[in-house]
Amino acid sequence: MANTNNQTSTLMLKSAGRPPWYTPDGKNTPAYVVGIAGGSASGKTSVARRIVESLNVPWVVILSMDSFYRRLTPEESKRAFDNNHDFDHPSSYDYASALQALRDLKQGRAARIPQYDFSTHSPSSESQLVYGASVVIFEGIFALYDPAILQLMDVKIFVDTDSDICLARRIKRDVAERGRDPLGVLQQYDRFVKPAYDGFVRPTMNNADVIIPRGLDNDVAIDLMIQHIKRQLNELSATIMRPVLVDRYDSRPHGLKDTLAMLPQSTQVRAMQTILCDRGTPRNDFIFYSDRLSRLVIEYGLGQLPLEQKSVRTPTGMLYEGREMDVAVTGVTVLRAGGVMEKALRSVARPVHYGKILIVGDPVTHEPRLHYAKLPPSIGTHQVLLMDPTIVSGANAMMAIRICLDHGVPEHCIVFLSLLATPQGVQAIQAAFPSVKLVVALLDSRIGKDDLLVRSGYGIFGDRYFGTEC
Ligand SMILES: Nc1ncnc2c1ncn2[C@@H]1O[C@H](COP(=O)(O)OP(=O)(O)O)[C@@H](O)[C@H]1O
Ligand SMILES: Nc1ccn([C@@H]2O[C@H](COP(=O)(O)O)[C@@H](O)[C@H]2O)c(=O)n1
Repeated sequence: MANTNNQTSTLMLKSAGRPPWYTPDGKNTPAYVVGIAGGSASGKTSVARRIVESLNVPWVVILSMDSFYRRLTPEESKRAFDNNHDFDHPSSYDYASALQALRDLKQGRAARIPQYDFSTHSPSSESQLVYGASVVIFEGIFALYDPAILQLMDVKIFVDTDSDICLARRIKRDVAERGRDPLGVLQQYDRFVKPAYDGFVRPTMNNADVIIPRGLDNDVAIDLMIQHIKRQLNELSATIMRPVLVDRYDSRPHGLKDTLAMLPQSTQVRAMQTILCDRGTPRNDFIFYSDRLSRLVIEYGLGQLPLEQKSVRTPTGMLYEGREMDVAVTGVTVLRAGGVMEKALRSVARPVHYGKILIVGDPVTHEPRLHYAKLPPSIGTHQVLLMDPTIVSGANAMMAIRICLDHGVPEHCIVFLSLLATPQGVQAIQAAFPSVKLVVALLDSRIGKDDLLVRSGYGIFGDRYFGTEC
């Protein structure tokens, strides 16, 4: 998780990608939304950061209301540079954009968040794509003001700090971080900040569930809040994540829907699978047959893509009524093992665009964490081949699919290609994403309860292929 902001722009913590918390019937569970309001420099951001640190989970987003300041007219902008613009009136914010961003994040979708530059009093030219999170903290002086935004919140906090302390902190912070001079801060405070706090901000305390007097200094209140949020997250994890990983062990292949296409089980395919499943297979052979099987799966996957009619003139002068693939295709590999299949895609298809997603499972909980995603900007108009050699619980695959959807790819334009899958994982994916097509070479339902490896499978595919076995 990285704080990507410079001193004068708005704070944003990036989510490491939301774990695919889908119910067994495929419904997405909403993120837990915390609202934190309070006066300027009362400690809202500091309390939000303390909560994030204590939760110690990677999928928390802090969304600052500063990102949603309205763009000023040239006249307003001139006044702002003379400390004569009222940034503390409720009308200073674009609540509709804030609401949309919060709605998207609450539903587990990504949101594009504008960045605000305090030194120019305007949104900067950059914006940030923030992936869905399990906890979203929305903080700002008017965080508890807009009725529609309040409706999205699971818990509402008001930080109540003495106004003299707030003023002293604000002078220090605005000079050090926001490019202001002390006299200007005082003028703005007397003219706008204090009256707006009394008239508009303080009354929103009535909308709060919890009031934290003294902000960050109030360890007891903050700890109680953190315990409360942790309990909510644990309940989610216990009731939703576990059934996908554990309780579906006895699922049967006949429960699978026809968005799954099995690679035809020819004798050659069976022979290749036998070599890959054999623990005694030397690495060179493992690489050779993985590459060969990958090419077959890719060819079969390409066969799922739409084709247009095309007539060509043959060398003998006859008309041949054929087909052509008239769509852009992006191959997205789920690293590291998916790289094996990219090699196969490069060898059978062109021209193709490429993207990469790095997801690493937590060693204890096996929950996936997104570390990196690099996809072509135009991917939303492409057919996408998502590639990962193994699907076990389906959690990594669901996160990878979610990222593609977040980048604008329609669900029906995604084909997920895999060499080995469990019916449990396939079912979980099908329940959450009914229009995603899957192409798989081998199905096996026996999963090791501790290591989450498919029993008759290939072992840790990447380790065997890249020679990184211990
Ligand atoms: N309890 C505290 N003790 C000392 N300094 C604090 C405390 N809480 C916040 N600050 C400092 O005060 C300034 C404003 O705090 P911040 O959390 O950014 O407030 P807000 O988000 O409400 O504007 C920051 O420089 C922060 O480091
Ligand atoms: N261009 C701007 C925009 C806003 N402000 C002040 O920021 C305060 C809100 O931010 P906090 O982190 O303190 O909650 C608000 O009181 C505005 O006066 C500004 O000075 N310049």
